[in-house]
Amino acid sequence: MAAIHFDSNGLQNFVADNELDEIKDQVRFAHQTLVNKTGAGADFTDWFHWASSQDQASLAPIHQAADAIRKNSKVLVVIGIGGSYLGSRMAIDFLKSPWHNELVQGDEVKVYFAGNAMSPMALDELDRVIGDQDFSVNVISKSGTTTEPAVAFRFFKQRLVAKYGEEGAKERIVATTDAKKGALKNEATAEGYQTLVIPDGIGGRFSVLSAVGLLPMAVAGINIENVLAGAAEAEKTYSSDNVHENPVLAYAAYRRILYDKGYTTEILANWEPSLQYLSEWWKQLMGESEGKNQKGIYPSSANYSTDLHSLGQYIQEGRRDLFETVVRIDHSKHDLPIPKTGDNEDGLLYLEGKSLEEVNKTAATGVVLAHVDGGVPNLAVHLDRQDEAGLGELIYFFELAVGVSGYLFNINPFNQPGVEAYKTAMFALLDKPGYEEQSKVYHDRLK
Ligand SMILES: O=P(O)(O)OC[C@H]1O[C@H](O)[C@H](O)[C@@H](O)[C@@H]1O
Repeated sequence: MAAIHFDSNGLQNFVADNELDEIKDQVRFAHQTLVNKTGAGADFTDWFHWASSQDQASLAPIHQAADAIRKNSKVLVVIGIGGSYLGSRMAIDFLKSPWHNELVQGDEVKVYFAGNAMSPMALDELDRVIGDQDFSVNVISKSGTTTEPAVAFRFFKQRLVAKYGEEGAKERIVATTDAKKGALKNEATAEGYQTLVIPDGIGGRFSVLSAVGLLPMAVAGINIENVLAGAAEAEKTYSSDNVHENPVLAYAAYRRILYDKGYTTEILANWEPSLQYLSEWWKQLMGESEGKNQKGIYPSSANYSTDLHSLGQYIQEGRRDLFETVVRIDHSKHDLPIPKTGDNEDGLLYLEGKSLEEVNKTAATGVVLAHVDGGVPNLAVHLDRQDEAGLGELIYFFELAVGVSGYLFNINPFNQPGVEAYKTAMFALLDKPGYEEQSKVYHDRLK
């Protein structure tokens, strides 16, 4: 049964009843383009049937690697950037806790993330956090050539060798990368690191349900079969090509309708701190997929209540080009009664007898009304429970939505040519071999 309920009631003041119908044929065509693999980037749509095609045998290497890490380590350092870390970070926050590393008990393994920044301070701090705990490294890079994780890997390799010796270090490294190419693959082969494969037909930002996301999840104690089952079920649930029957298509359609009316920024909002990285993952998925040819919805995020006290003013009264998609958890994992004191010194007597979940949900409902009144169209993705299958479904929901949405924008949703521009400038300024011509141009510009 679907764990997601999509709610578009918050569009009443903004979208007329007939508008969904008017766009339905375009959406059907975009969906068929994706399903039939006839569109741009079709070689990178294997995520579509990925979860439903996994079985015990395909997951065995992931479990073996996870078991070995759990046996010999207290800490796993996941080195990766973009799609090579956001998915597992999202999953650990969502399914365990943002405080997972503080809450581990017994044999549970802490998971830290590195290689997503070039800050020496951050690296040094993580080094100190690990201290003398036994640790392993999962270095993840689809291309195998990304600078940020490669630099971090050098540091952690050195640390592993210092602690465990050359051979011992090798036993504590798992490289998740391309099956054949890239510097990381070559190094793994030369050094004899254990490798897990990132499938050819799945791009980085769609790779959370491959070994990229599944190994760190398994190490953190997440039931990866259940996550995959949720996504596999979603493939069936969201298979219709009719906007009136398929909520994913309705979501893609409404986003496009809103964009055409000038609502060009989408805020993915949540009411649970454990969903913050869902938004971070979603921002890469949406931004890299849609932001092309001077088109696309700008993906932004807000964490409530926190951001009501920082971004809230802008959302309520700033430039009217925003719409909001709120991810709401219908049944919280934990609830707490508001403590009873029987007095009203703090002005909270009226909350006694209520639970914190009730208050959180009521606040969420109130904020929708206020934002709609302020001119912010509102969509809601309700998730019944914050569990493994629910996360799998949510992942599939957004991946499918952006695939369809990309074709609605008539762009290739599966490439990311724009990301190269910063790399060219950085490599040129760092005098990387092969960039000699650009080096001169970029150095001259700084004179
Ligand atoms: O996994 P890697 O090849 O190291 O790539 C990590 C990230 O690099 C770039 O930013 C790409 O645009 C992303 O799509 C990718 O997720």
